[in-house]
Amino acid sequence: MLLGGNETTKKIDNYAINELKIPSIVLMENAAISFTKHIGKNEDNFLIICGKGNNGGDGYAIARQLFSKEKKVKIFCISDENMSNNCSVNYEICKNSGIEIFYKLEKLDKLLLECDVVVEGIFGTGLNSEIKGIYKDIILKINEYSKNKKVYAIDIPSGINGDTGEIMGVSVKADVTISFVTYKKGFLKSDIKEYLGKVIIENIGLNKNNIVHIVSEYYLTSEIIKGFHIKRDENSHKGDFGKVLIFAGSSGFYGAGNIVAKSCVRSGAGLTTVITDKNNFSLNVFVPEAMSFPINFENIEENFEKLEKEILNSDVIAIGPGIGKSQKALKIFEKLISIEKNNKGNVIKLVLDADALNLLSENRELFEKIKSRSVLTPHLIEFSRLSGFSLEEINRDKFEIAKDFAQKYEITLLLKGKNTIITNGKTLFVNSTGNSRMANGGMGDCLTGIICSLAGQKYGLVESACIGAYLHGKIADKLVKQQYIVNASHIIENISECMKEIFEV
Ligand SMILES: NC(=O)C1=CN([C@@H]2O[C@H](COP(=O)(O)OP(=O)(O)OC[C@H]3O[C@@H](n4cnc5c(N)ncnc54)[C@H](OP(=O)(O)O)[C@@H]3O)[C@@H](O)[C@H]2O)[C@H](O)CC1
Ligand SMILES: [K+]
Repeated sequence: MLLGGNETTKKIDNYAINELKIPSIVLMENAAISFTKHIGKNEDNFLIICGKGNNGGDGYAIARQLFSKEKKVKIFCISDENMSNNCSVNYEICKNSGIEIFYKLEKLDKLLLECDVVVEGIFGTGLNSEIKGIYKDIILKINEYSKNKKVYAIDIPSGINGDTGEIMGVSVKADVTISFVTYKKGFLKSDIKEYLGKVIIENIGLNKNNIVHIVSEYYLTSEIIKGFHIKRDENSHKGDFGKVLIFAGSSGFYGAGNIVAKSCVRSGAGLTTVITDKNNFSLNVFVPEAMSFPINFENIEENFEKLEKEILNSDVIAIGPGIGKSQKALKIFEKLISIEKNNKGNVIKLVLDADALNLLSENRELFEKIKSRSVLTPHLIEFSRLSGFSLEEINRDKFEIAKDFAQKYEITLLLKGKNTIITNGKTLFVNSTGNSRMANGGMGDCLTGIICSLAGQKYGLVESACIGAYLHGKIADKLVKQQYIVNASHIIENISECMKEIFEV
């Protein structure tokens, strides 16, 4: 699903009108037809409330569409002065068609009381300042009377800023928001769900390929994820699904390594090997499918000759969870990223998380070694250390800072948080799955395991990160329907079933 703000919407509009030569009134008609498709068969007795811009124009066009289907329709016109051209055209048609139009605010209470469904087209992407006066009164009245009615918002609930999600003084609380072409960036704001209701994105008659050059940001949906799927060849063997080497866990933190390994195995990697202390026996018990590469931490260099062979035999290396920030951990990290290509001559992909990111922040010359082949998966604090931006700065301008960072260091960034972002500096995806019940230790390790596994199965870095984030959150969203808290172990046991669902069902 395309993701866009008010400016993107205007660009798409202009392109459709000026380059594709679609008259703007046709776009409005298409928007109205698409919108009306979602009106329930049994819904009747509509009040359409229209402003004077194109959002109001959509309202008049929707009124006509419903009227043509023999629905009972009344219109409340907020202003018949200074209407946009297309608003004026549709207003005139409504008038000429005999649809009842009301103008006086004193009438609004009765109209709201008597109708069963409200469709509001007061403001959309053109809202440009705080709402006051008569507009505020009307919006408050809609909310007051809407308790037993269904409220549809056209494009954006009037009062929500399409770019930021900020409530501009007051806003309509919709049951359903039917928005056009793009999922608005403002909808990502977490505390406006009660204003948006159910969100549906509709087409206005444009083929996605015609406008894709205008948009570089996407809201990750199941369709996008399905589009990334690489079918498993029936004649393949385990070597085709990736040899993944994992450096995770250390004394006191062996669980981290075990979780990464188990997630990796469950997500379908061909062969999984974990570099771990020679005294750690928990791996074999927790993940019998994984192999261990024992390391003598007393004398790091002693292991390097064998380790080099292991690196050359790998397709992907995941580094970070639970390794600590010791000099020994740094030395192994440096060794693991020192070889760019494996025995087959393929670039060895890297997935870097947790302490690998902290070590990277403190040893910035290592960025050179990881470029063009890495996914970095920081949470906000780790990203703040990596990028040098404060949390406030990141939160204010997350998309741009994330893109610039990915571009500068030539990496794929997966920035965790509410609305996890994945970007390679050019394209940006915002994850649509996940919930607060999964905010507990081990979750990040589990995500790392899924991503490195997918990278081993020949998915690109961006695709691995997108599928990983989506799958991880999707499993948690399903589990919270029957349980209160979701832990990494719960996710791990559901990976395979959910992969089948998102790829094959
Ligand atoms: N490509 C598409 O997605 C299409 C979208 N369509 C619809 O068009 C609207 C956007 O229409 P636009 O005319 O640009 O803007 P609005 O209708 O949202 O609002 C503009 C009018 O509102 C006035 N305004 C703005 N803020 C305030 C305020 N705080 N208080 C009072 N009035 C305000 C503004 O007046 P100005 O004097 O400030 O200019 C305008 O009169 C989009 O959301 C879709 O619904 C098309 O139908 C098809 C293509
Ligand atoms: K609206």
